[in-house]
Amino acid sequence: MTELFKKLITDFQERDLNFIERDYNIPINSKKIISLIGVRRSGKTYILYQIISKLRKKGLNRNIIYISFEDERLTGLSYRNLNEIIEAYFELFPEKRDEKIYIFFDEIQEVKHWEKFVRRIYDSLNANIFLTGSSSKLLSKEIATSLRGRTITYEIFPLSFKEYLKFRDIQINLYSSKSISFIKKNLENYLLQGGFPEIALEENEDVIVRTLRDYVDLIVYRDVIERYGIKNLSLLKLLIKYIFSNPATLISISKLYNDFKSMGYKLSKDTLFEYFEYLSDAYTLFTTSIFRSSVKEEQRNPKKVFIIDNGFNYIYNTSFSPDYSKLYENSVFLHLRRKYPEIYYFKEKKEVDFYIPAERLLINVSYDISERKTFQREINSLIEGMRYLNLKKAYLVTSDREKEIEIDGYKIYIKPLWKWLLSY
Ligand SMILES: Nc1ncnc2c1ncn2[C@@H]1O[C@H](COP(=O)(O)OP(=O)(O)OP(=O)(O)O)[C@@H](O)[C@H]1O
Repeated sequence: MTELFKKLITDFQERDLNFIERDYNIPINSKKIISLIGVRRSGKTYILYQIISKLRKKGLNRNIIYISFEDERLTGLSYRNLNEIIEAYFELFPEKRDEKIYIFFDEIQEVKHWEKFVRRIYDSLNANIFLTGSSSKLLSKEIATSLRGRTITYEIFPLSFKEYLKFRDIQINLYSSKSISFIKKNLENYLLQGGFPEIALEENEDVIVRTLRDYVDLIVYRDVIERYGIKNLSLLKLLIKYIFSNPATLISISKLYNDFKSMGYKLSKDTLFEYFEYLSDAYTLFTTSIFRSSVKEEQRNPKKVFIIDNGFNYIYNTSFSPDYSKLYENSVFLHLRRKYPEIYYFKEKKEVDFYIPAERLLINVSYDISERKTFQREINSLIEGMRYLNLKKAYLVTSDREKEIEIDGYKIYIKPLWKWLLSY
């Protein structure tokens, strides 16, 4: 094994790394272990490349160990073999024993009990350690036990709209009509096809659809079926289809259970709940609860489900025209979720789409407010929310209107989605 590790370490040090810089500012010299987690293909490995190239610029290329545990030459590796990585490195570079080294373990979750090894090297070597993985639970559970207090976790999402424009070489100049028209045109693609990096870089419609389908298969087989030994594949597929074709929708597991049962599926409520959790663990979906002071009440109410990327709706949506209001809402959710782990919806009499207690931020999203009735409904629910939550301002994100209005001392900022995504 040591010989193979020597080859892997050397080959990587000699490799050119080409990437487009993302908007993640990950410290390269933190005292803590840095873990990057997120859905498959969201760009975790490339963010490692971004960090590595910063180190290379500082002349530290030889201090780097990068191992991807998805490499098929490493299948079946036990954590006992992991020590050989370090041995291999110091055999190659004995002069580095007294220097700081930088260790990158990509898709570490492939190795059982990896955390014991990582803990050992963290405690014994002068090393900065970076890990990636595509399961929130597998990584965080181990981190919470063996590596408690020793790590910082960054969640990696597919591209933000700003990053998406960068990937597509679109200049952002809010004074230029030409730039704005490109931005709006690209928003349409972003809303429909989503923000996976490879999708942003691809123009061919057929390739985009095939790639997104491959992603879903990859997640379903590697991160759900294999990981959890799923038996009822047809139920899992039905659930995925349901969730991906209905983003930003209130879902009650009991209702779903009854619906699926009446379609002739054999299932238990517990199984359905478990599958839902597995999909959430693989970062394919998120939920928001109603904002309440008691957790019990939060749980009594249905949850609103959002999906990791609009592209997954693109391949599951069978209706003739896209449901822009759902796609708008899902994009706003993802944008907020990048910044805030805790997001709720608000409801007294009327519903408000998002409330973020940490920022006291209240937001409604409505694709089309051209009809007076719709506009009034959105405004009224925001005002009810502001009254209840004791706020003075709120936001309404829509397709093309921009305005500030004030009613009874309550301020509402109306913003077009493209601008909100870029400015907020
Ligand atoms: N910053 C970037 N610049 C250019 N291309 C990128 C970038 N990030 C991602 N990509 C493209 O997206 C693909 C997936 O990215 P990457 O392998 O980093 O994802 P990942 O999250 O590590 O995936 P997995 O969990 O499946 O290993 C890359 O092969 C590359 O084509």
